Amino acid sequence: MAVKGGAHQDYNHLDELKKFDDSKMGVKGLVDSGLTSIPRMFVHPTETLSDLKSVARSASQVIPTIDLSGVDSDRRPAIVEQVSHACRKLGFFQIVNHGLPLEVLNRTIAAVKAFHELPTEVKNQWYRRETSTGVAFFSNVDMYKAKAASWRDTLQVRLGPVPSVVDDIPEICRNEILEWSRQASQLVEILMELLCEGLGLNAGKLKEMTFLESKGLVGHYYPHCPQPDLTFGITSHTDPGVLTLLLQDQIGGLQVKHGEEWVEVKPIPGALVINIGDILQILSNDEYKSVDHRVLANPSPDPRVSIAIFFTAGKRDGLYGPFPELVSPEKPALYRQFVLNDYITRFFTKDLADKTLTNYYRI
Ligand SMILES: COc1cc(/C=C/C(=O)SCCNC(=O)CCNC(=O)[C@H](O)C(C)(C)COP(=O)(O)OP(=O)(O)OC[C@H]2O[C@@H](n3cnc4c(N)ncnc43)[C@H](O)[C@@H]2OP(=O)(O)O)ccc1O
Ligand SMILES: O=C(O)CCC(=O)C(=O)O
Ligand SMILES: [Fe+2]
Repeated sequence: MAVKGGAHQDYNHLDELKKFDDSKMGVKGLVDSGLTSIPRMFVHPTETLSDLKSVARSASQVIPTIDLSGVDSDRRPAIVEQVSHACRKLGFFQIVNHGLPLEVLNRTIAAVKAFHELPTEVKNQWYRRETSTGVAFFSNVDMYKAKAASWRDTLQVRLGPVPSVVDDIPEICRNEILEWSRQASQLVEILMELLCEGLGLNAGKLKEMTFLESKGLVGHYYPHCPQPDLTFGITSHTDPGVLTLLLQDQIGGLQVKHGEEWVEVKPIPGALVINIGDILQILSNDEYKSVDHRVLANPSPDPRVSIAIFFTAGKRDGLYGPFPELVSPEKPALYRQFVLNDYITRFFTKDLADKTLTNYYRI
């Protein structure tokens, strides 16, 4: 087998990946074993690592924080304007005063953290790469396709359109995940309205297209990394869905690409992060942007936990493309139409860091 990424002929990347995968211990298990340097399979190519330092210094380059209080009052047009501006320029924003209580946020983070901190011999019953039950614990969704693995573990739970069987969700975080899904979906219904209004569309358009029903949750765990300059928590990627709602703890490390620089998404107690995915960039005919983001490997002694819910397109055999309302002789359709099934297959056969699916469907 070809040696990947380096000089030593005795290193077999695929063997290392398989050994790690078969151990079912995840990155957390490696850290618990007391290692002080990261295994070779996690070391990223020099050219990717050289970009680690290009972080924005300018205070003006910040991800906006939008206050949602009064969203049903005469403040709504101003909120729509801020949301629309953020989606067009940066593809990311944070929200505060969104109505979800801080205790619920904290409880959800604590429950997902508790899952990841179960003993390996308990947790490994959920370790799998096939997702037929809708619940899977694994390390690195793209591990066998990526140039190098990254320093995180993930618990994945399908929430719709056909949700996971409730009893398959680990009991230690079951109620919290289900409650989070319920509350987050109510909030995302409002956000989808604001996003539609920001495009000049009917407020109910995204909901009518069932984009609220198809959703998957990932609970990421980023343990302390002894050599954070050699790897990532998640490599640069865009999210493939419609939009992502992200709950992060206070450790930090999420960065968004803005021009040639990386801008930090600073944790704010009680805030939630929203970003546009590739499908909404396509539907909006490039009015809204799905942008590259990444997570640095965690240098802190404490683990970082984040929980994303990906809202995605509803019908697997449905045809998707730019909204006709956003296509005109002055601005023709920038993408060809695609069947969602084809799109999903393409997503899972690529490395996360590969160019986004928007490039594939662009005319
Ligand atoms: C294309 O599906 C997606 C993906 C995403 C976002 C992905 C990312 O941003 S990657 C960054 C880090 N993320 C992770 O580490 C977790 C990755 N997990 C996922 O992307 C999951 O698909 C999910 C978003 C949590 C669940 O998505 P959902 O659309 O609900 O998927 P299902 O209905 O369960 O499955 C659809 C189809 O995809 C196959 N599949 C699902 N998960 C995986 C996986 N981890 N590896 C390989 N294949 C997977 C699944 O088997 C289904 O195919 P069938 O042929 O069996 O029907 C955001 C939105 C998306 O839609
Ligand atoms: O952990 C984070 O802050 C971001 C996770 C992410 O980008 C993803 O799951 O797609
Ligand atoms: Fe992402």
